[in-house]
Amino acid sequence: MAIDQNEFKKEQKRVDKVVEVIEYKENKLVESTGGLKEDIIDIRKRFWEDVTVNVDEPDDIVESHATIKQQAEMLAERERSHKHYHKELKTLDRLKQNPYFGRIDFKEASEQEIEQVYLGIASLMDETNESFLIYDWRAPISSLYYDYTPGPAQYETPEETVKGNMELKRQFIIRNSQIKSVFDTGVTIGDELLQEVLGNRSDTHMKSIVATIQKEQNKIIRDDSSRLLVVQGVAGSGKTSAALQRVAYLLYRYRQTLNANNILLFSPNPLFNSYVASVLPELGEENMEQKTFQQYLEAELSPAFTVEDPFNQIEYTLSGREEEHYQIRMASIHLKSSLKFKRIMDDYIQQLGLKGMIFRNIKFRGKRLVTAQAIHDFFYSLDASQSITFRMEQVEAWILKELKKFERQERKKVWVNEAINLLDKGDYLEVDQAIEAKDGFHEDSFDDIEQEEARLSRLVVHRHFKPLYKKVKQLKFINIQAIYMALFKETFSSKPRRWKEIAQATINQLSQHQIYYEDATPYLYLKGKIEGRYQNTAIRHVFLDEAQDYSPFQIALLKEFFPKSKMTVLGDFNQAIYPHTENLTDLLADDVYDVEAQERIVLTRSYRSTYEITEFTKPIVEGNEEIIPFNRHGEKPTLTLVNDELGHREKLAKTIKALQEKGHETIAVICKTAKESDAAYDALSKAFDVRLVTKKTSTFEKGILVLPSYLAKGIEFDAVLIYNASKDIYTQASEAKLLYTACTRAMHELHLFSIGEKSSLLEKVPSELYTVLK
Ligand SMILES: Nc1ncnc2c1ncn2[C@@H]1O[C@H](COP(=O)(O)OP(=O)(O)OP(=O)(O)O)[C@@H](O)[C@H]1O
Repeated sequence: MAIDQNEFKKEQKRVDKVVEVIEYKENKLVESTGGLKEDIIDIRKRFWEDVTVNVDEPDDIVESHATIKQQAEMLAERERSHKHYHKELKTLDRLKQNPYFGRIDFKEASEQEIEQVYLGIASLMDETNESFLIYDWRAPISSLYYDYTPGPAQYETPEETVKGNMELKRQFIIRNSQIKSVFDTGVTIGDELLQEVLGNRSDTHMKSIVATIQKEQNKIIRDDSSRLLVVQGVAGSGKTSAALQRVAYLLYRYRQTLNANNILLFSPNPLFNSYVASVLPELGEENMEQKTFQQYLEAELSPAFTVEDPFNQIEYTLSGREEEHYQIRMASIHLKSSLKFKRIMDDYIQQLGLKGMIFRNIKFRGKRLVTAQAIHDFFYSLDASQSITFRMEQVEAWILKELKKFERQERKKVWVNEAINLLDKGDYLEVDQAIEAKDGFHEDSFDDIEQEEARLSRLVVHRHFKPLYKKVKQLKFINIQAIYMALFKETFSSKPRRWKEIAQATINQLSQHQIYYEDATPYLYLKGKIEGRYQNTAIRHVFLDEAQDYSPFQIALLKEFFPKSKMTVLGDFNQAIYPHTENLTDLLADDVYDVEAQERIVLTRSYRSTYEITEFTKPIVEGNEEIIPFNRHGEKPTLTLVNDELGHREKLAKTIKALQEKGHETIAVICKTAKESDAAYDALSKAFDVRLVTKKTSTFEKGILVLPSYLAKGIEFDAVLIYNASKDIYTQASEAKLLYTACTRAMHELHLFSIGEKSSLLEKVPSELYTVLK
């Protein structure tokens, strides 16, 4: 409901006043920090002038060290302040353009007065710092805006529940300090504003949704108590958006104890990283750490192994059907992704506590100093009731002690003398200084020369032993690879399907220092359980987007590796495109968390696509009946049937041109596989400026993109063209989710093409939901 002219003027006046305050604050900030930048430059410039470095005497060294430290601390402190002021200025600047987006008038039950609460991306106090002109959208009172319509309402503070009545709820669109529109709203966040936001062109960067967060999304964002928060949300329901605003919320709510480095988001592909990168900075927050699961695996397993990536795995799944070992590989993927395999692994690990651990010989200059057998015997001589990792610590200490003994013996060897002759002047100086420091200086004394020789040999031998100690401390004496491979030589009472063939294939692959994607997780799990050094306690919140693409074993691994972390798991079973995926409930079946510590939220409203596109995509996969399309209308999707390649190319070109003329800026030609993408790129690049997206692409740019379906995950485009939805391409029922995922990337227009007959997966879509073109 639009407001009257008088009221409008009043609101604009208030905006003007707020802008004045912002400018006043900006000026004050600039004044008080004016010299800060110059200060920093000056300190940096004169850093070495202001410290006196003197290394002549030990005392001088200590003093020099102290002055350098002092100077560095001063610089760091100034830089911190500078960063802080800079951030504050940036926030003020953002507020000046768009001070707030909402207002609620709230009368607390126990108060007489009605409080006007204006909501923006950050809070702002008046000149005297006494009252709030703008409340941060994350403040406790702000949740009223997202959760209620006018009438009785309440919100939670850390201390209590505040009850009262909401008298008014108003929305604003303010640009460049001018109110563009303002309306009072009865329904939760009014559809007008959403219509306006969603009707815009898509961008290469996701935007924040703070002005229009929906009630059910707000529940996800503000969940403070769950150890595990699971969100099953249909395509385009705002899972990623909610996750990112939740990060911003957590950073605000726990700002004293939590920072962006304590939060880790697992994202589906590198392109997605770039797509979501600007949401948090837009909200004045730093980005959390972001990784793909693959990057995580590689950090742990390379360089020992070349780790296959999931895109390679899926490409094989989709196009390797003709290959000889296809069925074995599929069985292997299913097995190794399952919790059943985790149980097999757990039994195996238990057994390793009693027998079967494999170690490496520790060699020095070609000679075995501690044999694998000796380590084995020592390990199993320890109390078997103690955990494996505890015993490994004792083994490590024992080996280090043994090596120390060998180190001492080694000093008398001939090679040491030879090595001493090769030492440089600095080494001699080091040894002399050490003798001096210990005994004082006796020039020409006989004893000194002997001492020097002894020290030199000690130095030489120690240097040679150092890398050995390092490896022992890294537990490299445990042969994890052999232990993992040995599992595949085991026989089981209830043998998994095709076990012998799977086992053979696994051993072959690992022997070449390559590890399949499906093996990386169980391998890392085993490594972690034996070495016990895998846990990351710095990370306090893990976000798992596109969680349906993780196997149950992968999720179990993450829980194990991030024991101190809360988890937010967001997914859509209908977009599960990997061969190993199961539904979210099964995924989390092996839960380590108490039921009370879990929250499950279901999102059924879809915001991304037009009503017509959502209605079209719904029937492609089963069980989609509950999806509620957002009431934003556009043209019906089209299906263009062509007879041959030439016709295909012509029609594609015509459609792309028409889309460009309409002003669509992100146009995606989505193919099933990378192989098909290459062909599409060849076909289109002569006529258009096209960009081929591969698994290595990490930036998202406007224009025409050609990409395989699995790399489009989590992203959206103005228009989507499905390159070839024919029965020859989408052949299997299992590929319905892939097609569904691809189609649901479209915001405004969706066009499918088919060379020859359309895929049977489209049979389920009623013909009145799309237009057939020939
Ligand atoms: N409350 C909201 N206000 C405005 N826009 C919203 C809101 N919720 C979602 N959207 C928009 O809907 C689109 C889809 O959101 P998002 O990508 O977060 O959904 P998703 O559930 O992660 O999708 P998918 O699983 O299909 O990748 C985005 O453009 C997002 O900005």
